[in-house]
Amino acid sequence: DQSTQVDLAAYKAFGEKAGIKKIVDDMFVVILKDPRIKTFFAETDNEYIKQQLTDQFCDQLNGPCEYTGVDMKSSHVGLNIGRQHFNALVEALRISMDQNNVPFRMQNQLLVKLAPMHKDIIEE
Ligand code: HEM
Repeated sequence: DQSTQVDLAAYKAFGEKAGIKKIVDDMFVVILKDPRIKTFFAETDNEYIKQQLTDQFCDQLNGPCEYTGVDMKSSHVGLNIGRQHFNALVEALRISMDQNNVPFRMQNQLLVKLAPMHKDIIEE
């Protein structure tokens, strides 16, 4: 029954778990060069954050992963993240997905799942 099958097209287009990990790594290279947001990640455990993001993205793309990190509200409360910061991070993700040849349509499958999180992440 096709209706009960999970759509793994996007997960595969990202290169499965290893591809997602690389996309998150490359996204962080862009983030750490972006003067709008790099200071947020100056004193954080970025290896841990990257690991959590990899699991989270894999989970959202229906991959065989389970996100076990902190919920988005608790992990960002008090950081004073504004819309401009959120947009900058999404831009970094887009750049990384482009660099890793994820087709635009597949990029959007992840971005539609991230977009609603702004309610829990943006405080200003
Ligand atoms: C859709 C957008 C975002 C997603 C999916 C996301 C996801 C995550 C995840 C999974 C964690 C780790 C949670 C844990 O501790 O288990 C985290 C932590 C963090 N995020 Fe985000 N995030 C987003 C946007 C942002 C933005 C825009 C900023 C700032 C520019 C930001 C700054 C941080 C910081 C500084 C931490 C570490 C907090 C700490 O060390 O306690 N995040 N994020």
